[in-house]
Amino acid sequence: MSRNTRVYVAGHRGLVGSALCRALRGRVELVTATSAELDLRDAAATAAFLDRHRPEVVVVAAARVGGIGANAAAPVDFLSDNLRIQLSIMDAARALRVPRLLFLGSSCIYPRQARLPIREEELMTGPLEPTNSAYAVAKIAGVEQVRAVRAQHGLAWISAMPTNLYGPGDNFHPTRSHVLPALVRRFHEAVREGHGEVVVWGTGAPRREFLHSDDAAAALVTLLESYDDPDPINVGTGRDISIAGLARLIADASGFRGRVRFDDAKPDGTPRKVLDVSRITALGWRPAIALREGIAATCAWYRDAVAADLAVAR
Ligand SMILES: NC(=O)C1=CN([C@@H]2O[C@H](COP(=O)(O)OP(=O)(O)OC[C@H]3O[C@@H](n4cnc5c(N)ncnc54)[C@H](OP(=O)(O)O)[C@@H]3O)[C@@H](O)[C@H]2O)C=CC1
Ligand SMILES: C[C@H]1O[C@H](OP(=O)(O)OP(=O)(O)OC[C@H]2O[C@@H](n3cnc4c(=O)[nH]c(N)nc43)[C@H](O)[C@@H]2O)[C@@H](O)[C@@H](O)C1=O
Repeated sequence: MSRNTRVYVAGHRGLVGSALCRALRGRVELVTATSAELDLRDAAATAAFLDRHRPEVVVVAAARVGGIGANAAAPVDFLSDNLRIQLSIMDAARALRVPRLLFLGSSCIYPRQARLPIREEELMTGPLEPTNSAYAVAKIAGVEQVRAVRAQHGLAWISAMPTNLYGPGDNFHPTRSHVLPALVRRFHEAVREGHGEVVVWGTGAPRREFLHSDDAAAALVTLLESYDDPDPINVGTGRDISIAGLARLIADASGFRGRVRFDDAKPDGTPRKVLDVSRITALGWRPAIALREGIAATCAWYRDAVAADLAVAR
């Protein structure tokens, strides 16, 4: 990629899209549109947009995204919106023979009982995690569309499987967010309002892997520059932590000194998710932001965003 390369980052205001724009700004010609300017579920409008801008690279970082609560509340929306968004973009890009496209799957689309750490070969080898199976099926369709376009049209499209991501510009909605931003918000509000207790969903026993969005963006740039294979490639740290341990880290970073109560009436989801990242580290990428450091920076970003009355929830 060079300064004259037109790169369309679909979803440029999101957690991943905004981090990727930070990483690429000044290095390429960025093409962007908000969902108000271009609803990517509209195939005709999407085709007209790509025809007008003729990007050489497309990154599909636009999607309906949310945590375990959001997926349980609206599975049809997660299936339908994500199928429509990715089909609109990839059908239009294929018709224009866009040479390079990066589709984003997710670690949560691996089978619930995948062998750990999860290798890319585990995809579609067993039953999905029920709490996000509709979303996962949409994502699997996207991964397969990339594979099919490579085989049928010979375009150098690729797909990545990021682990749980966090960082500035995340969705901090109280119930539709992922665990890390949800707890950053909840502990921040408990300190601000003097609450003595914070509720964490589930048992606290599940384990998750967390990668900062700036590290994820660097990984996506590495993939755009040096990965050309039909198989999806994992993007993660290879290290996991329990939800209870994560809550302690966020409580410490927020200055919360009260009690943490686990609400086991809420679902735990997949018992453990941690990726095998040997393929992407073989390309020379490694995560640089330690979880404790990333949480402290995210808490500071959230405090500043709330103080500046910025929108922090989607
Ligand atoms: N967050 C995570 O932990 C992980 C995310 N991923 C994947 O990474 C990608 C990005 O996720 P993330 O950055 O967290 O998501 P966010 O929710 O932070 O951002 C999603 C973006 O998609 C855009 N968007 C949503 N619907 C539409 C639509 N109908 N038309 C146009 N734009 C739309 C939004 O645009 P606008 O702001 O203009 O409304 C928003 O900027 C997704 O594919 C997700 O599955 C994969 C693994 C983990
Ligand atoms: C990222 C990837 O993976 C996502 O799945 P997930 O990892 O299960 O998502 P999650 O972050 O919502 O939950 C992680 C764990 O954390 C616990 N938990 C505690 N307290 C809160 C809480 O307050 N909110 C949430 N959301 N979870 C909580 C929660 O009970 C669960 O045990 C997909 O939705 C999908 O989006 C996807 O692509």
